[in-house]
Amino acid sequence: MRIDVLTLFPEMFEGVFDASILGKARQKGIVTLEAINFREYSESKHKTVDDYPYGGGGGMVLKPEPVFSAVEDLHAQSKTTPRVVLMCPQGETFTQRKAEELAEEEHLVLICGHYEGYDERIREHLVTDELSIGDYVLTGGEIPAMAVIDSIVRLLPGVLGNESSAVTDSYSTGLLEHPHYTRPPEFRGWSVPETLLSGHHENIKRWRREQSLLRTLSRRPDLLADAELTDKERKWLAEQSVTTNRY
Ligand SMILES: C[S@@+](CC[C@H](N)C(=O)[O-])C[C@H]1O[C@@H](n2cnc3c(N)ncnc32)[C@H](O)[C@@H]1O
Repeated sequence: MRIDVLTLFPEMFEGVFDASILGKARQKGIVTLEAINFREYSESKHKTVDDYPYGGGGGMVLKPEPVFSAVEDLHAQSKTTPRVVLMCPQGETFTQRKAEELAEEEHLVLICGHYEGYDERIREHLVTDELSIGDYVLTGGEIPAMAVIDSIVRLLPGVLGNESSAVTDSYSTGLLEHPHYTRPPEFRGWSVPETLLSGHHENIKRWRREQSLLRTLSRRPDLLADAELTDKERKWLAEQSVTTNRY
């Protein structure tokens, strides 16, 4: 897979692209990650990329020409037609389902806005998707792009050492994941649940499923409507009085 990010601040991606799981995925050749400064595509003498908004008001607006030229250049280099994703607080809210969908693509181009935003013609005529990472506004699309890239790359085959961990993660199953414990079995008087120490695989599996259902019921009951549950599980959930606190 190839992911190109169009940004005015490519240096922000240096550590992120080289560290941890993303760094390893690049080294293994599973993904090619490039941060491209679209200022290089400006044809003006001073490499200008923004201008005052028509109609007045504060803030600067990214001009269409450099962004269009950069995307068209990437189109020309690509063997496939890339999905062109605009990072945008007004876009579709990014979810695990969207990460799974985008992980199927061969080539993604992510555009990071900055300042007041971008010329509307970029949104109307250049992009295939608009993604928001939540209902809040950041100074630029770089941090949202990092979150989107990280969540996509970890889904690519061969990236996570333990393939099953992405499959059982929260949201992948439609539920929140069960709690985890490690050694020591007792810490400051707080014990690891007996079932996890029992070595009884069936009981552990059942305990984890129940915990996952209870967590989802107490923290994100909205997810249960679309989760794949058996009739027995739905009945069991209906019987539970939820005592778990929200965070
Ligand atoms: C300061 S914001 C512009 C906000 C814009 N004036 C508005 O009200 O919708 C600058 C850029 O940061 C990025 N950005 C900010 N918040 C975001 C979010 N929640 N999700 C995705 N991108 C975001 C976008 O690329 C946006 O163009």
